[in-house]
Amino acid sequence: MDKLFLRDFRLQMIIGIYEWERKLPQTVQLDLEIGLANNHAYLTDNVADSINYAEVAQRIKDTVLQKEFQLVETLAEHIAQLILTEFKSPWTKVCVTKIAVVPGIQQLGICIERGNPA
Ligand SMILES: Nc1nc2c(c(=O)[nH]1)N=C([C@H](O)[C@@H](O)CO)CN2
Repeated sequence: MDKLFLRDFRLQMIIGIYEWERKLPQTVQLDLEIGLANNHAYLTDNVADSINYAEVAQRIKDTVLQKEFQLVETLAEHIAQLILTEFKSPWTKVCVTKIAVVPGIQQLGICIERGNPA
């Protein structure tokens, strides 16, 4: 399956389980892989035969500004379902990374895969 990717996509958002995290936006890094249902785009050179990754990025920006999440798990699931349902991708991998939020750990977070990889 051909896959689009968005790497090191950084957003400011409210996320976290602690009181101090509910007050200040923090940087979250997203790394996404988006499976394509067909691979016609390389033949047609038409973005309509693919998924417009700029539209995906904008949709994710809009949704994280509207919602607040506690867990990286919940944010990752929300983004995965958005990619599967709204953009008709058959499979996606979503990694959510928090930067320097726990002393001594530069990056922590989660990677999930949803949909059918075949
Ligand atoms: N499994 C998880 N554990 C923790 C999360 C999380 O999202 N999933 N979050 C936190 C805090 O918000 C952390 O980012 C700051 O200490 C702790 N554990």
